[in-house]
Amino acid sequence: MADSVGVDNQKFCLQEVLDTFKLCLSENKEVYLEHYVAGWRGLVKFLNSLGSVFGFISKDAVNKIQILVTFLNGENGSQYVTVQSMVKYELDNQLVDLTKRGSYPESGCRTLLRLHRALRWLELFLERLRTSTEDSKTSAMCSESYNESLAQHHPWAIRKASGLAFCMLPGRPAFFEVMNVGPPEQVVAMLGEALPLISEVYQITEDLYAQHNLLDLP
Ligand SMILES: CCCCCCCCCCCCC/C=C/[C@@H](O)[C@H](COP(=O)(O)O)NC(=O)CCCCCCCCCCCCCCC
Repeated sequence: MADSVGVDNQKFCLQEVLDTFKLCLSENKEVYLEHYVAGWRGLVKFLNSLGSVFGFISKDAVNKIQILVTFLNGENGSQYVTVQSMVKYELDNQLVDLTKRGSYPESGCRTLLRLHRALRWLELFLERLRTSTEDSKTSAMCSESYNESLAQHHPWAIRKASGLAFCMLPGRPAFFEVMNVGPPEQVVAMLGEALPLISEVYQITEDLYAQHNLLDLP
């Protein structure tokens, strides 16, 4: 039936999500917040399709995405076009809690930092997926990537809950299937294309935050 074909055609495809990160960089290498947030939205959709055990993770990501979208659509939205302009605006106007949580517990800067750290996890995880073999375990790749990145910023209870959730990840073949990119060789090729872009977005943000001493925002 034409209808069901139409629905099938719109099946979630990870390639489109990773492509969003291509749109993130402006000509002079600034990071567009709108596309950054759109990239995360797509990733969360993917995560949701893996099952409800990941709900506590996607809930937090959605919450952070929402905070940033509210800034983007708010009266000072024009200051939030790029991550660079957001950092400048919030710092110039003392809108960031720099050492301990106070009047601005949900600044754009600290909210984006949480997603930025998660982007490092994504980079490590996708690189492991890309170089994995048929019998590699997604749960192991995921937890190794997590331990090298996000875990260092998470308290024990969250590390524990995350570890339990990772055990519920589908195996590599099923995981590749959900990505809906095509046969494994195609997944590997797609990851090879997407990763340099994700790394670049990550590195530009990392350098910007380091330059302004923002890497430890509470
Ligand atoms: C595919 C498996 C997905 C595993 C996801 C790995 C990341 C694990 C993150 C666990 C977060 C637990 C929830 C709570 C976290 C917050 O406490 C904590 C700190 O925030 P706070 O300072 O406001 O308290 N939040 C965060 O660190 C931000 C976490 C954002 C996680 C976004 C994860 C999206 C995952 C998308 C998966 C896409 C996979 C694509 C692979 C082909």
